[in-house]
Amino acid sequence: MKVIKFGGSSLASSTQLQKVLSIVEADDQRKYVIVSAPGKRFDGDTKVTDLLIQYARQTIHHQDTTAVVQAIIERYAEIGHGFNVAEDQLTPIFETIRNLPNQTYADNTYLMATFKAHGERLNAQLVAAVFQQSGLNARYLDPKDAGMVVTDVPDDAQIIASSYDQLARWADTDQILVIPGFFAYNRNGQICTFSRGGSDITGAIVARGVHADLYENFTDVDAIYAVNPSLVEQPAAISEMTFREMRELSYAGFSVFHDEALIPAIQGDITVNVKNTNHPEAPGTLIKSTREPNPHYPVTGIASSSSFCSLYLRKYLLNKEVGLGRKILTILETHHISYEHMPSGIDDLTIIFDEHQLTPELEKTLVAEISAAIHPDEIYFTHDYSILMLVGESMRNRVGIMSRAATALADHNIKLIMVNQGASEISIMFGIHDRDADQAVVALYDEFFK
Ligand SMILES: Nc1ncnc2c1ncn2[C@@H]1O[C@H](COP(=O)(O)OP(=O)(O)O)[C@@H](O)[C@H]1O
Ligand SMILES: N[C@@H](CC(=O)OP(=O)(O)O)C(=O)O
Repeated sequence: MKVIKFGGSSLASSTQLQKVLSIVEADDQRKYVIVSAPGKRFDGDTKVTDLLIQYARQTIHHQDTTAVVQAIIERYAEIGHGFNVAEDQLTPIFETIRNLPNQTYADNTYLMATFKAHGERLNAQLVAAVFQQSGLNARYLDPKDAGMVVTDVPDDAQIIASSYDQLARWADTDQILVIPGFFAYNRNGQICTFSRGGSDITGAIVARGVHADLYENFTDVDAIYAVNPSLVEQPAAISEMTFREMRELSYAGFSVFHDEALIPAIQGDITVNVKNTNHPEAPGTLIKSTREPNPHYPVTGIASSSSFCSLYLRKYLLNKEVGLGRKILTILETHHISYEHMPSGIDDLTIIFDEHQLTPELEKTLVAEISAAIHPDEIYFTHDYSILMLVGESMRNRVGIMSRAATALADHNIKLIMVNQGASEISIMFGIHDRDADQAVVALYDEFFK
């Protein structure tokens, strides 16, 4: 049995949904179909999830929502009318959209989560209706009925492990189950979403739960490429990569597959096949536990992400001060802040954060509290911070990779703020300025792939 997930680009219009239908019809092993909300139809278009976020904000601020409601309804109407779905099946979808503000929410974070989740929820209902009327034995399955329970974090939930036993009850289904991605319910029955792009996570959770033979993840590219294809024309396609390689690359910007989606796949040892809805005959990329080393290419992929910021701290004899790390980490914990990395020198320490967690006020508070606790000689936040990753299982046994990478970056006058090698055997991490990020990826690509 296969779990098959279609991203927003694959479900953006009735034309795209026709391709999805053909893909599901082509293989009777494709029993669990995870769907995203309708995505962008063209460059500059707006995803339904982003329209719903706008709708939620306008609702919270008591603004006029007529235009955004109309825009959301039109997206579902185009898909429904494209398949001649009966009006009595479309009307409840439109009514649900209109009535979202009339439900009761514990607070605005749950309101936002519920609005966002309806992109997927209503699309899965519509896709199930289209499948049924096309003659498939299909039905909608809500995450609640599937048994998916998540932690109580409205916009960044994590699956609770007992969900896997509940999901196992759906193994060996005769029907095609159309399941919305991106959200599930907390223990109180409230909707919580995964982080953005989180339908990939739902697919991986379902695949692990039902012990799928394969998790097919359909998107709009023929393969995962060695670098983001918007930076290099026709980059090398990766035919096979390991879970660890993909996890490190998606963490650092390979948005094609969510980094958190790798965890259920690793735990269930489910091979992931990233494929193209517009070109389903292309083999795509396999992500699995092991792969054959490629002696010609020690590097598998290169990625960069600018969603980081850093807190720099200097204090003489920092290395001798007992309890300093604990004091800083306690302050972060008090404010529910996690950190990504913490490279240190003799008298210096840099703490790298996901910058989405911070606000200007929170930064001021952290600087004030850390200053009061450890009296640094210097302390400041920097937002001009990107992480650049060079990833490859075959780097493990090779000498000279670091020197080639550093030389390639130096040749392009790219300043290294931080280097982290050794923590992971299969990657080298560089801290660089945001403005250098794209050029750095291209420089490393030219060095290792041309
Ligand atoms: N290394 C990469 N290989 C392939 N695609 C990448 C890579 N890095 C970023 N992408 C981007 O990821 C996009 C697909 O992911 P996403 O937009 O989330 O699709 P979907 O809507 O199908 O979920 C591609 O169109 C491409 O622009
Ligand atoms: N629709 C959600 C979840 C998702 O996974 O979407 P997509 O498959 O289009 O990346 C989002 O935009 O975040």
